[in-house]
Amino acid sequence: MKDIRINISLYVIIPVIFAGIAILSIIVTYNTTVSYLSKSMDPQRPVFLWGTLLIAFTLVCGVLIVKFLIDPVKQFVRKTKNLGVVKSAAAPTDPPKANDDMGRFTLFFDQVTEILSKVEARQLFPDIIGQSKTMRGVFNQIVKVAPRESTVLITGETGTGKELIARSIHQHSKRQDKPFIAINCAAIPEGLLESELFGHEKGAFTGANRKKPGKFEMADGGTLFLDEIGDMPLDTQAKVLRAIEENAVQRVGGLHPKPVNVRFITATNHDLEKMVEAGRFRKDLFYRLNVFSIMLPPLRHRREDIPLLAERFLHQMGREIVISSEALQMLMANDWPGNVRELKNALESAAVLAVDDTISPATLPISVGRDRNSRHLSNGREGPLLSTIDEPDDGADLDTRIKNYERRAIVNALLETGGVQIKAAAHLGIKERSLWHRIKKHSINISDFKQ
Ligand SMILES: Nc1ncnc2c1ncn2[C@@H]1O[C@H](COP(=O)(O)OP(=O)(O)OP(=O)(O)O)[C@@H](O)[C@H]1O
Repeated sequence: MKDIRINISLYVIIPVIFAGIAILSIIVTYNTTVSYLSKSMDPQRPVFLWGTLLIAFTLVCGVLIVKFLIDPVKQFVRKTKNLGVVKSAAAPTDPPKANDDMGRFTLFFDQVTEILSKVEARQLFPDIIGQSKTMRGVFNQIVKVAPRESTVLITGETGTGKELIARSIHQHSKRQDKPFIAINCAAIPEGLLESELFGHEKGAFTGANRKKPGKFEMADGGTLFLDEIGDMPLDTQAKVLRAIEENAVQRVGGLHPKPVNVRFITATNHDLEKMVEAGRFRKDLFYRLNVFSIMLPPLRHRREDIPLLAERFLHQMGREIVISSEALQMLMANDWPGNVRELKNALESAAVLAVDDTISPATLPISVGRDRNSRHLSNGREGPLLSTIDEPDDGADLDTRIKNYERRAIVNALLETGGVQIKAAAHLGIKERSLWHRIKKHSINISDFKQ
């Protein structure tokens, strides 16, 4: 027999039950009063009795309904609390409190929603580490904008992961099977930028021995990522604007424009609005690019992501390396002007120095937490170990400091020479044999430096 189910909303059932009880009370009271009065009897007592009965009935109904509604919720909460993912979610040190069931459920549901959104972010964006609220906001923005064709402007300090985000937008877009072409506008000499972007014909300028397609053409059908757009010269900005508006590019020395179908993602660590005000960036291009903007927060504004990032970077090194809790605390306290890139570099060099495969405060670069004044020296692009190494190790005795100094100096020399021992020895002003002994003494793994 066919299973017939009637779906009636609780929004209807519950009000109907209580309205029914109210109507029943009126009918019973009315009938009792009329019947007793017609017999010239006092209706007070029977009406009171019926009323008490109906109140008890309403109470029972109310309790049953609440039980019917709350029991599954309680069951859900009990089962969910036993799930590993919920248990392992860090419990806040001072958890918010609620005095009643509904308040407690609401708090729990909020917690579950937060855990689910973290799990979703991990699945959707496996390459991007970040579970802070701000990073989850960024993930939401990516999910929204990726499938659309809108131009995206990503802003944020150096090393915050702008290129990573741009790639992720491409990977989640309809153009994912087409090329993603990136060009760093700041890294290319002014005279070459236009030919890099638009390509050139043979003989267009001295040295143009053969024709070459530009990045626009290479990105046809896919995504073109213009990194450091704020560093683009004004003349080139005008040409890029024309190319974007006409969906066509003309190679340097070419006669006819060539149609291209490109989605643009741009990034900058400059304040483009200020640059527009100062006349250093074209207003029309700014509005054309700033259709959807994503602001990447600096690492110091999302310190809770640091342990996860550290874990990922150490894992990527392919060695079993752990980090002591003191060292982790120092990482979390640092301001990271070079952001994630600087953190990554710091961990790479600390891993080289690690004793017994453990990163301790002594193996972290000087710039991390110990020498606030030298922070401005590090722009995050160079290895942090290449900064000053003559700082004392807080609290360590002289022998340990000398040992640490020696180890750092050797590691620096090996880093600078790509692990070529004869060159590193010359850098340090010692014999190659002496360097070899010291490398053994400090258990430095020379293969870590080979390029
Ligand atoms: N959230 C993140 N998760 C994992 N790795 C990250 C994250 N953010 C940045 N990185 C890593 O940090 C490095 C710098 O990232 P990226 O080049 O994307 O930064 P950027 O903001 O484009 O820097 P710049 O402005 O200097 O070009 C890369 O190695 C990248 O993989």
